[in-house]
Amino acid sequence: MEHSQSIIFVQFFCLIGTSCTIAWAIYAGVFKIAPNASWRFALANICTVSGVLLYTQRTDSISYLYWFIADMAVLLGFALVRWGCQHLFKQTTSYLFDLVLLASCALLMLLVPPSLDYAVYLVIVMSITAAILISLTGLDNAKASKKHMSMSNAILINVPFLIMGALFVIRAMALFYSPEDLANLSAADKLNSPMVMWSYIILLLLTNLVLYGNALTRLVFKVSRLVNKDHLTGLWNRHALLDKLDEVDALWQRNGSAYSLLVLDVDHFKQVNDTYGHMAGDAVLKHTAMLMQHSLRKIDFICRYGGEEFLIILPSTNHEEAMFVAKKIQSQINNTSVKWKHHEIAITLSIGTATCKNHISVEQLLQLADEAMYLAKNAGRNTICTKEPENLEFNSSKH
Ligand SMILES: Nc1nc2c(ncn2[C@@H]2O[C@H](COP(=O)(O)OP(=O)(O)OP(=O)(O)O)[C@@H](O)[C@H]2O)c(=O)[nH]1
Repeated sequence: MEHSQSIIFVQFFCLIGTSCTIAWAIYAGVFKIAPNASWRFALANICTVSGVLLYTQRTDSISYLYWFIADMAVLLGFALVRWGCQHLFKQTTSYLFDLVLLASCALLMLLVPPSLDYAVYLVIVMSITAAILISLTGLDNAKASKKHMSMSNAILINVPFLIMGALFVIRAMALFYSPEDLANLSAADKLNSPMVMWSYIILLLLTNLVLYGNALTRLVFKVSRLVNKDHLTGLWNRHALLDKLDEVDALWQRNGSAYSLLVLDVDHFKQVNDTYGHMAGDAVLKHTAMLMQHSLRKIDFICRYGGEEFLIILPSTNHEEAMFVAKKIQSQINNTSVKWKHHEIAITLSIGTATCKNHISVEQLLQLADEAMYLAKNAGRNTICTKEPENLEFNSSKH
């Protein structure tokens, strides 16, 4: 390749890498968007650009050292991408595994005699390490993205990582079987391989595109969570309720797996606000929400239905089981009180239950549970009532 042409390639590569570094740094520092991940992505771009610059700047006399440091810089860039993604998706970080992998790679490279005859082994070791880091990143990401989208989309968005991993494996194997292709498959022998330079540029662009895609997915997920969560208690809000109800109802229609609803209202809550202030009222709501959440299974759904009213969906739960859960929550609430300054605020709940029945819509069931809760209020509060759809009779259970 012409010298001037190679310089343009390198300049183009550095331009992309530096732009991405600046973009990630602005994300992290200015907009505070996933700062832990974004800083790592910015550093990953710096490492990769530095590595490629070192590949191209080396001179024959010190090429071995330059090459070694360049490889390690690029590999560190890949590891930083992996760590950034783990922060982005709140996964367990793999610092120890990755650092041991990088150290083993460095050790193996240092064991290779410093001569161009053996240079091919450096490229093979580097390629295998890169393939492991990139493929693991792709797999981790696909697993994490699956929570926010369909499995096929999660794999699709991370395909570039898997392709990159495969390309590094192919390069390692090709060099193993035909070491004489070293000049064409790596930037080892000055910049005489346009294919290598183009692949660097495409890989850099692809990696950053996938990372932006992942960051965006995470951002959309966070925003949708904010839309569906109640700020005070951290429970789901009414907005999230209907989707969940439809899901549980569809399951019942399909599998006959009955579900029940509980509507729970804090008794005389206005008095708490009036006596101790709104802050105390908020503390009572948080405490109640926390206690109820701890009484439920993972598959149950709890949301703040109104000011001091909560709604629980109990999938795969018949009437008797729903009464059991309601009594459990009632006794937990009755047995504790909220400490507010020097006061102990006792709480009780009025609870209404309703269990799904044929020919009853989701809205009607919600209404039944709500009416059952008002029956409990009228029955003297701190009570559990059930409203049956057919004869509108109700049973009550006073604590
Ligand atoms: N502190 C606080 N109070 C709230 C919040 N949302 C609603 N409230 C208050 O909750 C009170 C509800 O009062 P009421 O509807 O009269 O009900 P209650 O006093 O619990 O009486 P019963 O339900 O009949 O036992 C109102 O004073 C609302 O202002 C909130 O987020 N925080």
